[in-house]
Amino acid sequence: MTRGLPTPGGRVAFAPALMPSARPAPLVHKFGGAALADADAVRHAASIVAMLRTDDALPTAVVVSAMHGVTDALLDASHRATHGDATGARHALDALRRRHDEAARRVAGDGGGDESLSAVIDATFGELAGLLDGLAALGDLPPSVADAVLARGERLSARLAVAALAAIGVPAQYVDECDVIQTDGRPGNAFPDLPRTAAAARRVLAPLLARGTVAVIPGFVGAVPARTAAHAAPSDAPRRVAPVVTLGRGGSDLTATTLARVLGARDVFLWKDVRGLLTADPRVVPDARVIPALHAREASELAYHGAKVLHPRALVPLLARSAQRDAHREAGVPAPRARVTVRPFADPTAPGTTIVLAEERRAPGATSSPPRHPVKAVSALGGQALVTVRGTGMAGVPGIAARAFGALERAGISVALISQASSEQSICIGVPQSATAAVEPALREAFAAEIARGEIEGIDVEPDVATVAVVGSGMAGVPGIAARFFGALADAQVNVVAIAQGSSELNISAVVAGKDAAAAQRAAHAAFRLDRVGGGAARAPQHADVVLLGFGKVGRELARQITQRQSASRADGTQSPVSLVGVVDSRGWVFDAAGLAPRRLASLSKAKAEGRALAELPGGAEGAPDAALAHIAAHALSRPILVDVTAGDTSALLDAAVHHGMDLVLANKKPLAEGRVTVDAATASAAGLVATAAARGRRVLHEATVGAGLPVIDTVRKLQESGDRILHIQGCPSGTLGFLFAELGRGRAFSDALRDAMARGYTEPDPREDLSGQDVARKAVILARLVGWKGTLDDVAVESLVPPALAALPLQEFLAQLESLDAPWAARVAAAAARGAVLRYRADVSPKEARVGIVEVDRASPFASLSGTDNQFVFTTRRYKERPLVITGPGAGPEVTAAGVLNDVLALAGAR
Ligand SMILES: NC(=O)C1=CN([C@@H]2O[C@H](COP(=O)(O)OP(=O)(O)OC[C@H]3O[C@@H](n4cnc5c(N)ncnc54)[C@H](OP(=O)(O)O)[C@@H]3O)[C@@H](O)[C@H]2O)C=CC1
Ligand SMILES: N[C@@H](CC=O)C(=O)O
Repeated sequence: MTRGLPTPGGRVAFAPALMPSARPAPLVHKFGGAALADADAVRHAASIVAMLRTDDALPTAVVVSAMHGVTDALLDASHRATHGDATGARHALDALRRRHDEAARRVAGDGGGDESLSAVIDATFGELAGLLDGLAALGDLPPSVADAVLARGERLSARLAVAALAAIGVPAQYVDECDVIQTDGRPGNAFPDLPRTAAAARRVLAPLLARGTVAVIPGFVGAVPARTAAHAAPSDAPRRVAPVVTLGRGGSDLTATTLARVLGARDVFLWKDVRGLLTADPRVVPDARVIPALHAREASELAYHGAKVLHPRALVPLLARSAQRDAHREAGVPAPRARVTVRPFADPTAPGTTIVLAEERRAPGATSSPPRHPVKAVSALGGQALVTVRGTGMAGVPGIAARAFGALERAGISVALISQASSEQSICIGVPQSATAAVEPALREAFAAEIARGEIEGIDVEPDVATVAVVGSGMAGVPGIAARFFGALADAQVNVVAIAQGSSELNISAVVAGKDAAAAQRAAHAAFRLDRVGGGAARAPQHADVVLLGFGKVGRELARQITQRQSASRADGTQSPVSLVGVVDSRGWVFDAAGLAPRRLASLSKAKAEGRALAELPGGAEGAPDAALAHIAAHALSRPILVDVTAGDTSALLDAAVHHGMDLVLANKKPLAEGRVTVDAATASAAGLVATAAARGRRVLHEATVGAGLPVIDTVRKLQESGDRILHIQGCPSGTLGFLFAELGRGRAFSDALRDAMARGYTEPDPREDLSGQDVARKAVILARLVGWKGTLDDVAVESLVPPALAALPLQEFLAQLESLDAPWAARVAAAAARGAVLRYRADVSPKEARVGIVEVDRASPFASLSGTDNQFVFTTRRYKERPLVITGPGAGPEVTAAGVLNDVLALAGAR
């Protein structure tokens, strides 16, 4: 997976104050919690460090976050302890302990457990238990104590990282963060003090790095200045509170950039669970692309503005302010020169996003052509409220804005956006929605006198708004950017409530109703052609990552066909458009973000066909499908597609997949035909899966749900897109029932023919789904809705071939009684033959009806000539009225069904 890994560029002299000048520039890695999910992930992180340490002398520092979810779990345990839930707190701690023990056992590898690691884990959980006891006694969670608790998460994962590096022969040493990162001491939101950190790094890190030892440092945490430390813990705080502070959530990024600055590093790699910084949130804008390179100020804007990939203050240590330069130089802090690369942990060969320090802004009045992408990204900050203070008496009065912001500061409300009309008769302030209740009273109190005098006429709060911003340093001095942005919003019917643009011209923000935020982002993304960022093609892999929900007959055949498609691409020297990364069954999953190799897939298919569960197979994980989906979605996937080849009601899973940003392909009819009513009774507008997906910019294709591999839905769409109107579709859409009736007509026994259909994979997992007419009814509902019918499955009368007495039996008992159906069906077929007819199971759909049932058709009719699993669909349309359009062909069986599914997958893979 790590073959061909790009190497760090800088081979320049290390900062003279720290290392002899012959040494290469140091490298800093930071692994986030999402990247450190378990022992495998920690080992993978270690292998990345080893791979990029192209020579043993390359000075390398590694910063780690706590393992995935550990910070939240520690916080939860602290709250429980504080609120008197000692048992809950202990259980939470026990679970964390087990997780770390297990990870420690596994990272140590074949050599068995590492005793010193076990001792550290023991001691840490002992300290944590003591801290929680203290919190329980205190009944309060002072920020300084919260910091002390949370710090343990990073420390533990740093110890694991050291063990993982040691296990692969990389010399590594744990370095306590307090020995290096010196801060201003603000609990919960501290900022590193660069001069003191540089001095500490010279003392503690330089000798280590000079020896070729990788220094592993817990992120997110730093030391309290000696002066503050004396006051850090309240006198009644629990014992053993270490004087540490945290740098704010996601603060490990800040630890990494701080170290990069003080070490004079050339490269900082932030290994994340995303492909890089994207042009938009891919869950909202399917066309989002990885931005190959952007300036640190642009990246900072994005970080502040809702793109949660970077800690908002992460780039501050690298952005030298001229006022600080001399002081820093005197204090031995090297000039900033590191470039930051955000790379996907799951795919270390991907280039990710490089954040550079060199300005690429145009000089004012420049006449050269404007940059190709003056705007690099669109971002949105939801969950906001817009507060407007308005009044004609505000004009020309100094201090109104200052008092408004002072009031908000006193109420602890952070302001996200400010806009003031030049008439000075209103000030709009964007605040978090959660602050809505506090904001109005705070402002009313501040302006009580002006309100009483009528100078301020109103304080209005508009809840549920979002700030959508376009960001890019290239827009400075380029006319027409705002026009393009607001024109796009207007075209998308999005009303703009307020506007803000700083004079830096790095960001134009528009406040819109929360419900319009997604449409606004898509419109702006399209207007600035951000799908072409990276030179017309995404720098991220162009392929789509496919996950199969269901690994039965159709799923396994689909896996085979995908593998075949990949070999064809390899043979003609092109990149395969799809990669199969995960397979899920009812009890577990197998997943590899880098793609499941053909040989591995073949062996999984073989074992699965022999009745084994995926969870039991090599690399398999046990868990319910929703856990599988959550696990898979937490990885940095490329344009993920979930393929539903199960036979159950998977509506909730598919909803979750859409929320995780996945497109969907279905062979499973149930989520479309039942599960939920797909037409909103009140508005008669489409609701349900397809509409939910569309609202999030996701696509749902499901050709196989009607004619397996036949182009039935495709034909419906093409007729409709070309302006034709479908009046009526008559069809025999069941492969199983077609096969059965054709075989009965040739004198074969019912039981024998049905068993044959099952063996050939034509039937549903329970063949009574076919025999009952339900499967045909679902197809009819799906098809009828496409032509405008508004009914539900309950409106379709079905005629069943299964006698009521056999309908509810367990499957095996039903199959054991199949022979009882032979004689009645032989008689019914013979009676029809006597009338010159044959039996067929037919569906009739139109905008007004959906009907299915057994019919006798004349032996001379085209339906009578169907054989095998042949389906037939006869379209009567405005254009094809005298001579209807007919589609005929095999309509069941894993091979044709998988082919229909693969076509949909390829259409989605090629469509974005
Ligand atoms: N066969 C055909 O000709 C056609 C089939 N279809 C549709 O294709 C679908 C698959 O059919 P087929 O392959 O024959 O069915 P199978 O019974 O062979 O396979 C179903 C698979 O889905 C898994 N599964 C069931 N529920 C879930 C769940 N909630 N989450 C994850 N996996 C789950 C099963 O797991 P486990 O192995 O653990 O039981 C199994 O691997 C059906 O919906 C069918 O209607 C559509 C057109 C034609
Ligand atoms: N069981 C179904 C398979 C395709 O949907 C059929 O027989 O048609």
